Amino acid sequence: MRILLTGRSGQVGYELERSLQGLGEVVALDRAGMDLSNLDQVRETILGLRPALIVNPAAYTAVDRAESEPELAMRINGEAPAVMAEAARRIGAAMIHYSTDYVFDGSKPGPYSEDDATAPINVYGRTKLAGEQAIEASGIPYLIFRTSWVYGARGHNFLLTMQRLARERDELRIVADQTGAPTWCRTIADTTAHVVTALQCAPAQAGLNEPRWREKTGLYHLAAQGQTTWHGFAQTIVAHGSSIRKPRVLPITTQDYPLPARRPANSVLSCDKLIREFCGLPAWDDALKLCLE
Ligand SMILES: NC(=O)C1=CN([C@@H]2O[C@H](COP(=O)(O)OP(=O)(O)OC[C@H]3O[C@@H](n4cnc5c(N)ncnc54)[C@H](OP(=O)(O)O)[C@@H]3O)[C@@H](O)[C@H]2O)C=CC1
Ligand SMILES: Cc1cn([C@H]2C[C@H](O)[C@@H](COP(=O)(O)OP(=O)(O)O[C@H]3O[C@@H](C)C(=O)[C@@H](O)[C@H]3O)O2)c(=O)[nH]c1=O
Ligand SMILES: [Mg+2]
Repeated sequence: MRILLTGRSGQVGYELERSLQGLGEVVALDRAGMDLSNLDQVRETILGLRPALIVNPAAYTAVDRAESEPELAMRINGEAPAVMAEAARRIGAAMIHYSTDYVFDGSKPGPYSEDDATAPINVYGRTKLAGEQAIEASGIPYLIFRTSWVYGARGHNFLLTMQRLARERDELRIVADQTGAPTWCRTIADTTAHVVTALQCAPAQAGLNEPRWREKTGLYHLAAQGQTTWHGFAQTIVAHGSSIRKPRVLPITTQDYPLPARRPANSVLSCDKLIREFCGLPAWDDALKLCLE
């Protein structure tokens, strides 16, 4: 089966291009191959390639910049997934899409499950929620994986930012009142491949195993297990660093670190549904150790 992968230069897309090998003929595109802000190009590319499965990790992920570019963020995160789902419906394709813990307002005291009410508190979260809702409304077979705090060895992420700041500064000041689960982009890609295998290989199919996809269609939380704060995440990164001079990592409050976009205080995702239906997930600090090694 042909798999169309978007965002091949992003954190998750880069890993997916590798993890999906062998599950089908992977056609991996970057922004130059398909620009998600050009909705006609998105539609025509999909109708031309006729994939059995569209995997879409491409997104507008600059949380603070989105506050001043809400229309562009909505086109890429809300409207492009809607166009993808509509094109998928016309050619009988399924879709795997990624979303975020930032669809929640963060006021819940415990982990969020898939049926908890969404209430985004920033532009990025609102645009990602619009993408989810468009796919859900389209009637195609789909999987939406909501994940959180994605990091990896390349790209733009909190891990690489902390490693850079640790080399430059004697002291890091990091918010300690936002709780979540840092998730390695490789965990997301490998889990996606496990799920595709589980859906396709019972029995093995040349095309999309549509009845199985329809049976499992829906929203799944997919994040590393356990929880920490950005401060706890930073402390662990610095503690594993090889440098002799380690900066102090001071806990601060959200108020001490003003940014254009608000962030949820709690964005821990309960992944029980995915674990029950498909496979286990690693603890956040075990995955981080492997990534750092
Ligand atoms: N990063 C995180 O912390 C989290 C991410 N997510 C979600 O997970 C998914 C994967 O995120 P992640 O891999 O971290 O994101 P990255 O920011 O690492 O990558 C985003 C990708 O999208 C591409 N892209 C952006 N705009 C366009 C466009 N107009 N046309 C085509 N491609 C475009 C980028 O291309 P280019 O390299 O050219 O810019 C890049 O390849 C996204 O849906 C995101 O919302 C969910 C929770 C946390
Ligand atoms: C650099 C830095 C950040 N911070 C804080 C700001 C913020 O509250 C927190 C994380 O900052 P970032 O800008 O890396 O995080 P942010 O861009 O909010 O990360 C989010 O990205 C999107 C795409 C998602 O979907 C989310 O799951 C989440 O990963 O750390 C400090 O306290 N001190 C610092 O020196
Ligand atoms: Mg950021």
